[in-house]
Amino acid sequence: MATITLIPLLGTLLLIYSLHKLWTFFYNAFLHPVAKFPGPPYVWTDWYQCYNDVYLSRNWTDVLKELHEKYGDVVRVGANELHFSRPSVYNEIYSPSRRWDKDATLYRVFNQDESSFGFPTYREAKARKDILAPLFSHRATCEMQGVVKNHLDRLCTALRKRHAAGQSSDMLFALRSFSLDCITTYCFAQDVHASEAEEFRHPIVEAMDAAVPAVRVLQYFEPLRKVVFGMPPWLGKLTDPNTGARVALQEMLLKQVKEYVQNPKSMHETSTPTIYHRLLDPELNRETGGVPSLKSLRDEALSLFFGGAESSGNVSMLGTWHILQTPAIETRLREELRQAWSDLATMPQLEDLEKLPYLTAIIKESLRISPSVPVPLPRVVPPQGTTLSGQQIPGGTVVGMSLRFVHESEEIFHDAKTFDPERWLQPDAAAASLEKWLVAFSKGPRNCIGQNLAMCELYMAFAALFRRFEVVLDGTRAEDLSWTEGFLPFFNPRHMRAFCRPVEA
Ligand code: HEM
Repeated sequence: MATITLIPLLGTLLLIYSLHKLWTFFYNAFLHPVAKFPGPPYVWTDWYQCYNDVYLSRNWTDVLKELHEKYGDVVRVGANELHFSRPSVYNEIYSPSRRWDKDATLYRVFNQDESSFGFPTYREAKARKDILAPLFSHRATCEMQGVVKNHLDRLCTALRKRHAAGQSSDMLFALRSFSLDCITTYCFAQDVHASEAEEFRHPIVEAMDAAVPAVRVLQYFEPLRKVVFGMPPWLGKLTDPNTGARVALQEMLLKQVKEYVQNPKSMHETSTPTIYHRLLDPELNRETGGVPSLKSLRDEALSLFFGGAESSGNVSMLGTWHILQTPAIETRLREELRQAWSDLATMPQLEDLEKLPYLTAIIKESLRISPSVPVPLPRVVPPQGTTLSGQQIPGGTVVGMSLRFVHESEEIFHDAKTFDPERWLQPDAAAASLEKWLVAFSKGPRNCIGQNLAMCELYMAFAALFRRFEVVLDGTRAEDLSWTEGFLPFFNPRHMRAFCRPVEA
């Protein structure tokens, strides 16, 4: 009896679902407000990006480049999404005066939706970033530079030990270990000793690396994402060995949050300030209705952790590779460093390194040539609509632009594929006008909160590598540096390897 009534019911449901889908396709293809924009066939199914990304395993930004060549400056890349190619549009979408929301379809993948990174709305993110900002100001970074220096010394000791044992080092994991140590101490006053791990393969460094490709898949399959994030830790560990380290990391951060919430006085036992000194201060949170919830504190910890643990390492690794390709660049950098840092035992202060023009140019060029966050950062146009690239864009449209369209633009950066620090050393006006096209930290109200810390790490890492060591590649070839897109780049597992021979004086 039950089977007899169930079959027509299921049939009816299937029919309703199919009709709904057909109507959606018809609407997207012909009636949707962005249907008038050019784009590839079947883009209105909303599976076009997923097909290229997951099924064909192509970098989405490479596909975007081809689409713009074929369809022009503004291309429909999803049922409700447009991508732009004119570099000037980057500074419009991510302008300080535009307070557009982030599109949750991408950002929910990270499961940090109540954090400065994950809050979709400008209002919530601004309130949170205002509380945290003084911790990440240039001044605060200068005051905390001792933390960064200590971790750098530890990294250098590890590199020296490996060299003494006749071993080269995995430079990507070495430099990421340094970033990881910096972020855990800077934000949480905790030390995970990543750069002391065997072969720089600290479980958290490996787990984070392994997590990057997953973003590629999970962003398209919401139910799968829910299953993955809803799994009890023991099951997660069974399905993916790297989950163990991720879970341990989350537990470490959550334990600290809980301890501070239960006993706020214990916060003052740390030797350096943590994010919780501000996040749990009722006075600072008065306008937001009180201190953040436990979930929000956990999300914030994860967002700062993931934001800070990899990117600087990626940039310094790639910059080092490029410096080593051109002896004239390396020699000039070494000369500048030797002059500014004559006594090898005493590293200059950050403020002195920042005054070195060639080192600064090297860092800017490394940021330009690195993928940073390569994917377009999706924003939602407010209901009243807007004008971009000379076209009227309807309210509610998701718009975005990959920074590759700026950093690789020949109009702006002559011979853009070449690593050329010289381009940042032109007379003042020309250099200043180039500066606005350096968008590695993005722009506008949702730009990177950690950029001063990142710059501090970069100044110190480049200075130490090229003043304290002679760096010689161990068989690494250009193709070993290839990467694919998650949200962050995922590098070819061969990684860059180098011998770091300590210099005497
Ligand atoms: C060279 C190193 C770094 C690069 C290239 C970089 C790049 C970026 C970019 C492009 C964004 C915008 C993302 C978006 O719109 O979705 C961003 C946001 C963010 N970054 Fe960084 N970042 C770096 C280092 C750091 C560090 C050290 C921290 C930690 C203190 C950090 C924390 C964050 C956070 C929390 C956000 C979200 C801001 C918001 O949505 O309003 N980043 N970063």
